Amino acid sequence: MKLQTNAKGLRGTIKVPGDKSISHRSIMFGAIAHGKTEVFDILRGEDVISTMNAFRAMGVEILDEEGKITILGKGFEGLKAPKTPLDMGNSGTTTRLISGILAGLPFETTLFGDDSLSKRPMDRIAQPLRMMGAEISGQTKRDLPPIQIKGTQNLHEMDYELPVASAQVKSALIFAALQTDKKAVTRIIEKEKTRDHTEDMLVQFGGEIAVSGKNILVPGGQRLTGQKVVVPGDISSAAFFLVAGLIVPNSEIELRNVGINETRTGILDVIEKMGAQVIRLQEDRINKSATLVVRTSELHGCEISGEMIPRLIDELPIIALLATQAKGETIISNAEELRVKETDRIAVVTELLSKMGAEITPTSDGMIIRGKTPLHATDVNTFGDHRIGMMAAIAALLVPEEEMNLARFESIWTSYPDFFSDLESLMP
Ligand SMILES: O=C(O)C1=C[C@@H](OP(=O)(O)O)[C@@H](O)[C@H](O)C1
Ligand SMILES: C=C(OP(=O)(O)O)C(=O)O
Repeated sequence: MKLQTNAKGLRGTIKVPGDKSISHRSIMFGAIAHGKTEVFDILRGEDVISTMNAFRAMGVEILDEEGKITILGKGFEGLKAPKTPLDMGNSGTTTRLISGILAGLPFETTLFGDDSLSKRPMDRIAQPLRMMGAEISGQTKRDLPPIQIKGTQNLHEMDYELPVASAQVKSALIFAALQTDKKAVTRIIEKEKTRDHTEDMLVQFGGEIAVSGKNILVPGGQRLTGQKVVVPGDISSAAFFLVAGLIVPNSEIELRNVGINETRTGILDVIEKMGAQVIRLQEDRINKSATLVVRTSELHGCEISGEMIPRLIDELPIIALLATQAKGETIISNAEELRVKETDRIAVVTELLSKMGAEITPTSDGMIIRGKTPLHATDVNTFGDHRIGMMAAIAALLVPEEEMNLARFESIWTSYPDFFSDLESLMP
């Protein structure tokens, strides 16, 4: 596809699509709860559709109307063995979270996905779920998909310290812990604090969980009740337009309905550290959302590491582009998790931005970027990774040439089906 280049100023307002993490979880909680769950503003991206289809294949009734989906949950016990293997598509979140649910169900299921998913390690969930009593087998030592999960109704509690900072692993273990015995309590200790949408939603569905810093206690034998969920916009999708607004000359962009849960707002902290401002309007504390406004700004490099990383992990490709337009050095470290996302995002970001003229050096756990550098057009590829594709489309806005093409652009539909029409709406 031909990308828009040489942008002269982006102006306007975008309503950001629903948060992907919250959308997945709303379907899962709706399916394991009893009664009706109504979800408003859910993301209709391919990853979330993979989650919906998986639960439909397990006998859950999910009605899809304009603006709302309704899930008729019958509890964990209402989930039936699917007749065929479940297709997880490109979605790591679907695969890992559903595994925690399947671990406690009395049947065997196979999970498989696309080429990218088939390279993503599932040992991080397989090992602790085996410790709780499930039988799981995957490919190679890293339990790559396809994986087989044979659940048990005798899951037992455990104390588990996460070896990686991962909300997906934490969430899988919370779903498994809910299915242990009534008197059991599972203790999960996080390596770093990660997104806490599962914990929030568990409480919303009438469940019990005790969180104290990185320590989490989950009692077993819980019964959840269907709820009404309003999904805020995805800050990880908003990130592309936050960056566009900061680096394209003469821009001012307003992003409505952006989720600002503290565990997700690392990118806002980075923008401030780089010397620019994100204005927050109409903050809604219950729904944890706000309208964000950015304008073209002078930026300087900064350091991004430690506890901040899980709070912006999916934004690092677009933050790397931002850093190419900031004066001085930006050092990203402790982000080795980028190597096991939809692509090896350290390798792919470095390759793509270097080809466009950026000064960027990969390290084992991050990148060092020196700015500010002009970028030039070159044909690029998403490598099947939505976030790489959207980053490339924003980078193209800065190049002076007329022609720049993006191959495999369809991968963007996994998290942001309206990305190009939203971008178009900001053009003069
Ligand atoms: O729990 C979630 O919804 C997610 C957690 C993160 O993955 P990890 O748990 O692997 O860090 C993130 O990268 C992913 O896009 C969504
Ligand atoms: C890593 C991501 O998603 P997942 O792990 O669900 O594939 C992402 O959306 O950037």
